[in-house]
Amino acid sequence: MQGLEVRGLSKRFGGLTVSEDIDFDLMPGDRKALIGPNGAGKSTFSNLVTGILTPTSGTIRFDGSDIGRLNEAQRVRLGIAKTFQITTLFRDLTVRENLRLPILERERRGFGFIGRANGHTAIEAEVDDLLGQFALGGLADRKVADLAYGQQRLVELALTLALKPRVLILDEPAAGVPSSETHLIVDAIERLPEDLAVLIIEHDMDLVFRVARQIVVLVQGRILTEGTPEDIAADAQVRELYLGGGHD
Ligand SMILES: Nc1ncnc2c1ncn2[C@@H]1O[C@H](COP(=O)(O)OP(=O)(O)OP(=O)(O)O)[C@@H](O)[C@H]1O
Repeated sequence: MQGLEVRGLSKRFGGLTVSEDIDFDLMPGDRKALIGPNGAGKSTFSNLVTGILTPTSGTIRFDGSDIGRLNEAQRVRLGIAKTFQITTLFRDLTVRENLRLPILERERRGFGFIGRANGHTAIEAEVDDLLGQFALGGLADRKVADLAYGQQRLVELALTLALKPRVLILDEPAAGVPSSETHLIVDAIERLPEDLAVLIIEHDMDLVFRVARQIVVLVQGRILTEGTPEDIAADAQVRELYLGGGHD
């Protein structure tokens, strides 16, 4: 079976159960959002999937293989990536210079084009592709520090895509982005490769309802319900618990 299969996943910190018996699938092409109130366990779940945290019990399989014992770097190598955080961008380097770094890193560990006669050209072509995909072409030679916050978040996304992930976890992609710039993030998510499996953890419900095709609602570490955006918007329990009774 292709994709991510989580079964019976639980995480306890001492006496506190933060994830409880979570079953979750993420398949190629999925656009799934994980929502829930503060402290519901969304970040913990993402950290369990990426290997930052070790589960107390349960299994995580990727393409049918148990990856529960792999560390974060090993999971990235398999193609499970979480977006870079702005703090990892080199602010004094240009967008183009930043984008070269993950490509070089990826190629160093594989049998890629470094060392080939046309290696440099191949890297620049890939950087140009990423710049085009994220509408960053006009900003290629600007320092990251000089970009608007929303644009910096696009650079993060482009950097993560340079790793050629198969599963992409977007952890609050719109956090801190002014509402006048959230369309940049929405557009970028809509332009992600169709076969990528995408999990979006986000508080901005407008963004969630625009990009997600499936929504999973987490409350106190457990999945309360899941369904299409229409199902979730109409769910009385969700409206009461999380949406404050009114998302249209
Ligand atoms: N390392 C830790 N040790 C102890 N408790 C933790 C640890 N990490 C998280 N928690 C607790 O686990 C619960 C869930 O936290 P988590 O950050 O996963 O929630 P969240 O849904 O991502 O919240 P938010 O929306 O505010 O980011 C919280 O009660 C938090 O205090």
